[in-house]
Amino acid sequence: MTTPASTAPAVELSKLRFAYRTGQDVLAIDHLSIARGETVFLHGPSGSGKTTLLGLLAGVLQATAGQVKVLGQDFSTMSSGARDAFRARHLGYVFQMFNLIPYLSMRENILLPIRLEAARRARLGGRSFDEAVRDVASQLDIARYLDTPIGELSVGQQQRVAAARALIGSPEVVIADEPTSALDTDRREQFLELLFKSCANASATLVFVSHDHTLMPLFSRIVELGEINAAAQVHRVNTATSAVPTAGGTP
Ligand SMILES: Nc1ncnc2c1ncn2[C@@H]1O[C@H](COP(=O)(O)OP(=O)(O)OP(=O)(O)O)[C@@H](O)[C@H]1O
Repeated sequence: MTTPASTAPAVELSKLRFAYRTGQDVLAIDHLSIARGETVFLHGPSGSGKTTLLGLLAGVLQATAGQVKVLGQDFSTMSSGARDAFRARHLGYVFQMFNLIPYLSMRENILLPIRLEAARRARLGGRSFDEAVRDVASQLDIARYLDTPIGELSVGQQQRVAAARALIGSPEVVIADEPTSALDTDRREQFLELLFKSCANASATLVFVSHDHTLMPLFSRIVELGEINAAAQVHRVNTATSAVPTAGGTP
């Protein structure tokens, strides 16, 4: 596995096209660069391709054409196994489907990334596994359920387990798809505070999808996916733009 170049942008898309079915592009982004440490709010109408884009950034989906580079690694040149390994090492992600392992306890689910990846273990800063799990679980207010099987947790609790698993071992890029949708207001604020603090401490880049526009001011950058000039296109085309100045990178 190659080591990502530390100077490369967190994300670089170039002439990206993606179609689930041949000839029916759901994403067309000519260029998008996200610098290290940026916190990006990705929005757009339902069906505009936000979840699809996150899947491409996580290496779960592969571009139909063009380039997806994450931390300087070009996913188009990597096998799906290599992308899986890269994701485990460098990315934390909370998807709409939490992808938790139902027969494991909360503790074991949260521990997975650091059990699997030396690079994530190395970022625990000398804490034991138990200390690291307790820290992140306490901040998300789920520490008392650490030994509970996932199947016995509420949806909001499961969402916080998925977040804890994404953040443990301080990945360089955090990808979150509607991560607060099942949380009440207090828990949502707690969750966002932890998310932003974890990303800032690790100088991590955050790409966050939500329909909740009240969250926008928290982010250093807004990227919008939407239909442009639909009448002139054979298929729907989306564009990506920066609507606010960025904290640390090029818009
Ligand atoms: N697995 C799939 N197979 C075929 N088409 C799909 C698949 N997943 C999504 N699509 C289509 O791709 C387009 C983009 O979907 P996507 O889920 O990325 O949009 P979104 O912006 O995240 O939507 P929402 O805000 O409703 O979650 C939609 O037209 C959707 O119907």
